[in-house]
Amino acid sequence: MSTKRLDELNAILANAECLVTQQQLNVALDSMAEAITKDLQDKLPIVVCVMNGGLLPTGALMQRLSFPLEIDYVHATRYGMEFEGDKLEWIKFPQVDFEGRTVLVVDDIFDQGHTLEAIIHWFENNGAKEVYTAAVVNKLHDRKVEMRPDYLGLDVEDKFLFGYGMDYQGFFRNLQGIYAINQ
Ligand SMILES: O=P(O)(O)OC[C@H]1O[C@H](OP(=O)(O)OP(=O)(O)O)[C@H](O)[C@@H]1O
Ligand code: HPA
Repeated sequence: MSTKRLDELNAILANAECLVTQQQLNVALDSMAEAITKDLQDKLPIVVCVMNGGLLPTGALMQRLSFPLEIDYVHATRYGMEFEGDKLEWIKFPQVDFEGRTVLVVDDIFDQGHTLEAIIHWFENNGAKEVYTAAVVNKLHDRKVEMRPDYLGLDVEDKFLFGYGMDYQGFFRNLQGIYAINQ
């Protein structure tokens, strides 16, 4: 990839506004983990990471949960490399047998909610006993589906975000903070 691309990406980050710091993320994750522990510690849940965005949040929550659980992942995407889209494409289904089990689905962001809603329905229709959902960020706007995740970290304004799981054109999922693009 060209140095022009690297320069462009570095400029995006340099000009971006940090909306959520690492410290704020840690506080939110601590309280999500506390609520999850209270509800699920006796249920032997399967924690399902929604790739790719759920990778960092799932890892961070796992570090804070100390009761017996299993881990799996699904890969389902609405957006691909685009900013908009309403079709959920399944790339990978779970492997652990979740028949009759409690499932906790973890994602980075609850934006319009189509992704988590479709994943909940899929698990319910395929035999899960109950399905909980968690997302670190709740984007504030009125274009949402009706359901709400059981565990939400932080409300964030209605801007295109990147960092902590969320990508800008495939990059920056690795950042330990959440940023909005300043055009
Ligand atoms: O609430 P929604 O409006 O459905 O949007 C949220 C979803 O969008 C992003 O995933 P994306 O489909 O971009 O795939 P990715 O995780 O690989 O980035 C994000 O990780 C959530 O899964
Ligand atoms: N940024 C990155 N990915 C996303 C967003 C966002 O604001 N909303 C849904 N997926």
